[in-house]
Amino acid sequence: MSADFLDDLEALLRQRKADPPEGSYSATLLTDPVAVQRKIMEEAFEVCLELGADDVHPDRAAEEAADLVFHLMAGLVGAGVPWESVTDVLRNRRQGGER
Ligand SMILES: N=c1c2ncn([C@@H]3O[C@H](COP(=O)(O)OP(=O)(O)OP(=O)(O)O)[C@@H](O)[C@H]3O)c2ncn1[C@@H]1O[C@H](COP(=O)(O)O)[C@@H](O)[C@H]1O
Repeated sequence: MSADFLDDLEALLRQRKADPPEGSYSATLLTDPVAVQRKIMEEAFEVCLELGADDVHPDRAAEEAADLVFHLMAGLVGAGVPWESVTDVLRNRRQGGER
């Protein structure tokens, strides 16, 4: 279910890239590589802040992680890198017993 949801989100982002609606935040990310790179770094930093807290709040950590995954996916879609190629790498590492 989780993977299906990410597939759907990727399909929506691809649609936004092909036909950007006015006022779409994702469309701006998809057409501005520097902006999306900055957001990925910002969101990664925010995840780290949450994970480094003395008392990690699971809901807040999940919110920040979701922001990071969303912006990472937008960066990948913008660059034409399929999400499946990321999951393939992870799958191959597991099957190959690299880690
Ligand atoms: N999953 C998301 C998603 N996650 C986060 N964001 C946006 O990312 C933006 C930046 O997040 P920040 O945490 O930096 O928040 P901020 O409001 O900029 O606040 P600051 O911390 O920067 O001051 C916010 O405006 C969020 O709304 C998202 N925007 C869109 N999506 C998905 O993308 C779809 C298409 O979006 P649009 O094309 O924009 O309609 C949506 O239906 C959603 O499914």
